[in-house]
Amino acid sequence: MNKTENQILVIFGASGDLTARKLVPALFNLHQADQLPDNFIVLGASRSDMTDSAFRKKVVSESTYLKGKLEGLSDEGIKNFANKFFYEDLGGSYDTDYSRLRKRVEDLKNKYQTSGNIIYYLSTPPTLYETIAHNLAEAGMNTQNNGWKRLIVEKPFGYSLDTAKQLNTGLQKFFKEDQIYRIDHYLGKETVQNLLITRFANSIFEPLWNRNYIHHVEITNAESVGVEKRGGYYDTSGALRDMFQNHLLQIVSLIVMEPPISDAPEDIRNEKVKALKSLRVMKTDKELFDNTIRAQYTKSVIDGQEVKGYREEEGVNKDSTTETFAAIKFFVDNWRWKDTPFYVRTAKRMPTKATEVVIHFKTPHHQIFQESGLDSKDNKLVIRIQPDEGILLKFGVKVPGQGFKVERANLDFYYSSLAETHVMDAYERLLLDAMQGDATLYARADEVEAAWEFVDPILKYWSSGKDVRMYGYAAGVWGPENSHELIEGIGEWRNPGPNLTDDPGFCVIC
Ligand SMILES: NC(=O)C1=CN([C@@H]2O[C@H](COP(=O)(O)OP(=O)(O)OC[C@H]3O[C@@H](n4cnc5c(N)ncnc54)[C@H](OP(=O)(O)O)[C@@H]3O)[C@@H](O)[C@H]2O)C=CC1
Ligand SMILES: O=C1O[C@H](COP(=O)(O)O)[C@@H](O)[C@H](O)[C@H]1O
Repeated sequence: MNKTENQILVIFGASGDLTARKLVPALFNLHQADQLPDNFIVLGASRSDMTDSAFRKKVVSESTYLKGKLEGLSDEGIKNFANKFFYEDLGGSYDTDYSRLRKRVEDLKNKYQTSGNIIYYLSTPPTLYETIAHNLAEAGMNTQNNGWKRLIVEKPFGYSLDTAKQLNTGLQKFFKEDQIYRIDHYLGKETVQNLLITRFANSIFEPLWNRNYIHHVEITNAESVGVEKRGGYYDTSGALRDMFQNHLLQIVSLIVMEPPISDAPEDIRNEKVKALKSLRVMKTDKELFDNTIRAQYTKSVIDGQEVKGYREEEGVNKDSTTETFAAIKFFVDNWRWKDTPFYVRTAKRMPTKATEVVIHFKTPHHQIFQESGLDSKDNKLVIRIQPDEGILLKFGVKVPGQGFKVERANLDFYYSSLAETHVMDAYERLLLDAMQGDATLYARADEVEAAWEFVDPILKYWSSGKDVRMYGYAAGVWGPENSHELIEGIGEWRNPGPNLTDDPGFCVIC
């Protein structure tokens, strides 16, 4: 593990939602776990006019998560944390001369002996990323002659392949690639990282991890919430950009990749890029029609409460064609995965919140126990990303008694059973990694572009008007009925329950 050196964290857009909901709680946990460096401060930078003390008040009062935690702390303890926060307003615009900001950073550095190590966290609308990088460089704040400088960039990394490339080129004009940390909070999840351990630290799974033994791979990312207060943003994004291009393709890359030669960041990232480049890009309208499905949730009643349809949500266009459900079938063109179908779906307003990867194994090639009633659906490895994180292996066992009747059985592991271990929140883990200069769990430019190469044709096809299918599904069900068409002949979608071992349903309207 690298050492966490003294440093300053400068957050651009510090008056916003992400800072309050994710960054401050992550910093608080690191503070409580004594994992922040001895000399460490946070400098918020935004257009809003605020004093240090107003920012500190905001920091401790805005996060509902923090409130619960702060209740157990003395005033001294709260102050101890809050006093690490400072604020500098940028004079009304991010596109301005940063010499005042530079002076403030210098003063704080000298006063608090933080050294010249600085992380710049871009938590503003993405249209400002390049502007901020440019202005930091103009003010000489990107130079590394008196301490390292790192730039953390929030998603979305572009809106399409072209804009992602433009963003990468734009940022790389001012910061070297090894200074740029593109955050994808799914990579900060323990269960996502555990995909590497499951595959490469055990000898029992990897020999089976290929087309010879795996029938198909299924990933479900279900959220029970709708678009909440982010309708304006979501309507310009949609499920494919919001979840699939980044988080879910990151998971796919960890399932598909070849073993890296070591756990060094570049060895792992090189293999992930190769994996993403091997996804078969859909080219023809027929392929795109046959292998993609999109839908929007419509109004419904859930647990006796009326729930708005997507087009009625605040900030959403009344005629919106933005998808809140996306299901994609694809193949991976390489030696390991030839002809093995992958099914990935993501959606808002589903019956439960659950993300899981299901590896469906093939039926034994010679069926000896004809009357077992078991088939290809019965050997599965379920890797539960969240919630009730864990792993479930489903297999057949003999029913005691005469003959050879086979019954389904489970072997399970729950993260909650590691009671002694504090499972870090994703942002907590990722922030600490960036502070220590470990980019393993951050996305590299070519990785992001490879993901866009795959997604771009789907988005273009959907917006071309050639595929007029935009299904509806009542909020609170497992997506549109037609989504089974994608997986028909191969199996059925496995609809996860709130808990790992809940027996899932396979129907859509349930
Ligand atoms: N919130 C979340 O859960 C997630 C957010 N992200 C990404 O993180 C970044 C920040 O998100 P979030 O904090 O939610 O965003 P907010 O809309 O809350 O904006 C953050 C801050 O950016 C500043 N800002 C500058 N120009 C504008 C503008 N034109 N419109 C709105 N705000 C502006 C504002 O501060 P001021 O006016 O003081 O300058 C605002 O407080 C975005 O890129 C988002 O995509 C990624 C994943 C999840
Ligand atoms: O990045 C995003 O992720 C959240 C889901 O994150 P999770 O950790 O709760 O699974 C999603 O709600 C949001 O729309 C998206 O922007």
